[in-house]
Amino acid sequence: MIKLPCFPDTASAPPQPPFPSAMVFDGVLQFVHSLGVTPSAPIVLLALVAAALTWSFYSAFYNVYLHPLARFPGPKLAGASKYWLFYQEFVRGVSLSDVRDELHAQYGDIIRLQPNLLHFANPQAYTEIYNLKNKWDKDPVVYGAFDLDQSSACFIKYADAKPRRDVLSPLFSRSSILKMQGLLQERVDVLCDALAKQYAAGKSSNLYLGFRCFATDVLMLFCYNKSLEATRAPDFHADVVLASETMLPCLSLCKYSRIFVMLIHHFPAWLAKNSGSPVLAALFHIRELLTEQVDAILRDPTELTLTPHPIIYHALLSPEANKGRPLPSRQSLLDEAAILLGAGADSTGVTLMVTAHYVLQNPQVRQRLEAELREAWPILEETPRYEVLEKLPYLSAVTKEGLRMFPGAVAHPRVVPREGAMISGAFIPGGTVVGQGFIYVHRSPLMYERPEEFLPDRWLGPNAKACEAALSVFSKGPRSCFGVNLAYAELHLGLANVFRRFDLQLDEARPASLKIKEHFVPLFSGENLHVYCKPATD
Ligand code: HEM
Repeated sequence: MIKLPCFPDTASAPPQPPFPSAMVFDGVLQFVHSLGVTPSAPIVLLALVAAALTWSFYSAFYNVYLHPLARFPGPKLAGASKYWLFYQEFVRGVSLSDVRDELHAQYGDIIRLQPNLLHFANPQAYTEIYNLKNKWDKDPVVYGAFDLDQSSACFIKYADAKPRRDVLSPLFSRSSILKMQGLLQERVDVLCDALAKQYAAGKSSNLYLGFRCFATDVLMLFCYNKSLEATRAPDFHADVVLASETMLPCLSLCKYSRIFVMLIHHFPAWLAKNSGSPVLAALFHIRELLTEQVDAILRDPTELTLTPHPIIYHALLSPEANKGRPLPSRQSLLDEAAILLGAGADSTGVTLMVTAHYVLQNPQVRQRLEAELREAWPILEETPRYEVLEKLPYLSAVTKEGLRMFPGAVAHPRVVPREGAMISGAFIPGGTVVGQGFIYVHRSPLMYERPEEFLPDRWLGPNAKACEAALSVFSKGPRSCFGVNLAYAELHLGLANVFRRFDLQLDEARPASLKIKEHFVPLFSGENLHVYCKPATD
């Protein structure tokens, strides 16, 4: 039996009808033979086109009327072909997050976004999909877009991801972060120096780029002990950070066809370097940097004794940490290196910017935050340790509220197991790809009062526990984020330093927009957050 391509390979997809295009192809050729004509190239081509068209119509018809998900609401064209969503994203240029919102408003709680993909609006669905019990596969199509199949985030099966998570998690534990806080503080200092210099030059600072540069530098040093010095780039225009503006839409494109995966991920390095594009060159520079490091360590493992702190390869190549399992292959090390940078840099940078944006929009919040910081940190030169900052109630409340307001949010897709599952009150057949963006939890009035407002107090009042339980920004269950401690440390240190060491003033001439285009992390269109950062004097 041949599967239609809309079904994931790893799942137990619902039964499929026989694939008819081969029959059409044979039929056209037999007909030509019966006329006594020898098939020529144009006739073979015609047969191929006829077969492809028949297949497309047949598959669309099957998907709309006969598919086990045919009963779920949504535009007929979305149910017919995965390319309807491609059309929305790449031809109409609409953010996937807006497409989902519009369809939920029109069709209700459950929508069919692609022939085999459902999305849910009811926030209850989130814990029904993402919970500790559900060790569901990730969707091979979406995660395959990264072409990093042997990495923690892209292993499709939980059984493959678990050993990798076990090996890496200690590096990202709270105690490990506490030991590495000197590195984080040093990078915050570089960020603050850059902000002060830009102010001295009479310029406002682009905090969107600034925070992303900071988070990128932290990640590179923390995971690989490699420095890109993005934060020192003029006006934070670091090619490596700007590269994600180019790379993220390309990754989204890869969800739609393996051909894009081949073209984008196997783009020749020599062409990239000679393309004249600094952004492309930067991407290849990072790839080379990480590859050279892995090769050097594999050639001579004593290289690892030279780093000032443990990096990911200490754990990944440790026989004890791997508990007797075979050590990761070279390819797996390279995949892991790439995914950690992808997972940990922009997500943290975006959260810092979004939080700063909301604080600056809310004078009372800002006043309380600054007052708390001033009290806990009275002498500017004596920077408190993370252990002190993380205990500040209002700073922590602001941090969590900033995480809750994280925009967009990919509906990290999972494959329902063979036996099917109940989600949002409906039976979902095995093999269906399901997902829910955490924004449907965070912005639901069922979960948070006045959800559209930035209210740090909700984390301090009687409902704080419920708010905490509903916070899903790091996902839930066995594939939730294991970089969470590092993220929290960067958020606390970043916000505390910027709001304590500067007297911030929004650049009124450049009002920021939080309008996003959703990719794996949101890309902001419109004006970025620009702020005059006047150094505080006491
Ligand atoms: C505010 C910052 C962050 C946010 C909002 C965030 C969010 C998330 C979310 C929602 C997931 C689940 C993705 C999925 O289901 O496929 C995830 C997974 C992951 N995150 Fe984070 N993350 C952040 C920071 C970090 C950092 C600093 C790292 C460190 C490198 C990191 C590493 C990872 C990894 C490796 C996974 C994959 C886990 C797995 O699939 O088993 N993240 N993150």
